Amino acid sequence: MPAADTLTLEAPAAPARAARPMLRLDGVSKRYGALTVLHEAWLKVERGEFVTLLGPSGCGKTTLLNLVAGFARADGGEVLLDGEPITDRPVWERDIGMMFQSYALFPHMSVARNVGYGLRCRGLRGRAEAARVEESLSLVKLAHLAARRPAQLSGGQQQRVALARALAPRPRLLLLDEPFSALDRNLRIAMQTELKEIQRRLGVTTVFVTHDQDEALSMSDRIAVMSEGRILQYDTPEAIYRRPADRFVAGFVGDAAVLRGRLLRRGGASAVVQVGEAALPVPSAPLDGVAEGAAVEVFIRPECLAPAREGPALLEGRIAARAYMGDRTELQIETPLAPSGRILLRVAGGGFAVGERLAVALVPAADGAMPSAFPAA
Ligand SMILES: Nc1ncnc2c1ncn2[C@@H]1O[C@H](COP(=O)(O)OP(=O)(O)OP(=O)(O)O)[C@@H](O)[C@H]1O
Repeated sequence: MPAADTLTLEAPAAPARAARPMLRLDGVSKRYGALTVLHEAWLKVERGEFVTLLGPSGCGKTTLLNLVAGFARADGGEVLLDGEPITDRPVWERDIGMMFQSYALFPHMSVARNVGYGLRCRGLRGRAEAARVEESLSLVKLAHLAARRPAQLSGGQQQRVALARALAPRPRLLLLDEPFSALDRNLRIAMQTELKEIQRRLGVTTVFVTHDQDEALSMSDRIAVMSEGRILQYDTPEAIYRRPADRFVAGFVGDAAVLRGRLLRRGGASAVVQVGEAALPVPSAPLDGVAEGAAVEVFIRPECLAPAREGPALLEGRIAARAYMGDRTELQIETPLAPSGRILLRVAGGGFAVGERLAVALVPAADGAMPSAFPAA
């Protein structure tokens, strides 16, 4: 067993899925004046899970995080940490670590003092504090910079210090609000990998906020997609991408060709929609309540479309634009079937020229997932 004042670097062996989630939001809402910015949010985050709140600017992600952290008061509902209601507890009694987009390090303190700050607030001092600071800095590979001031560090190093500071008190929950958005792309990807490794090693339950879908898809166990103060879908990255429950989710997460269609028939879990001359199976749930014959919009992921070599084409159109991306070329194909007048087609390698006509076929997804259809906007 590690001593009480050292960090437990490995996740507990075979962490049994406890019946009680580490974080639970039961119908939590928030208003600012007449404006409701969070509508009855329900969410369960299991022990050790990495959950991301994903949505566009202003959808309420930070508000939700602040309600969990205690920086804002809910107008309704209950926040429970490890089964205990904490809705009315002050920030310092919540046992939650937080990391922000702006590193929020104290400029006049050394790196070590910054990391030790939360420990001193909890009464850990002297050798115990020093040992925990060193372990936390080792975790983010910065033990050799303990004596520096934040201004003497790069942006990525400052973010690592902020992470070490949030983790040093061994919080029950780690909250991260767009922590990497100020970093350049390469550093952001390196930090994402590092954070995931640390999170997995420690087994710390984490709620991460981002508006970057790639970040959400690559890092999360589950994603809550938010829009206008509501959680629209809460599911695994694969399910969010492959089986979006909502038109907004389908359009916000991942690229898609959007085509006009018509609901032909519904039967059980799947329905059939007509797109041009083709009849396509789609999941029926998002079309609940839509009448047969009604207009729908069909979302097809780029990996499910290819130039038609032989057999029936889904559509045919002129190449309106071409962008060579190295490993692939992105083509914009003009078609009256698309509400925008165009669809995106990705092809491997180069080739193809603007002005050529191209027939496009539907290719089955490797995992058998169907295109998605929603009532027309
Ligand atoms: N203190 C406040 N007073 C009034 N309105 C607020 C306050 N804080 C947030 N809002 C409003 O609440 C809504 C949600 O804001 P929030 O910061 O939670 O969004 P967000 O999804 O985190 O956005 P971003 O990605 O831009 O940070 C916005 O319309 C915002 O203007």
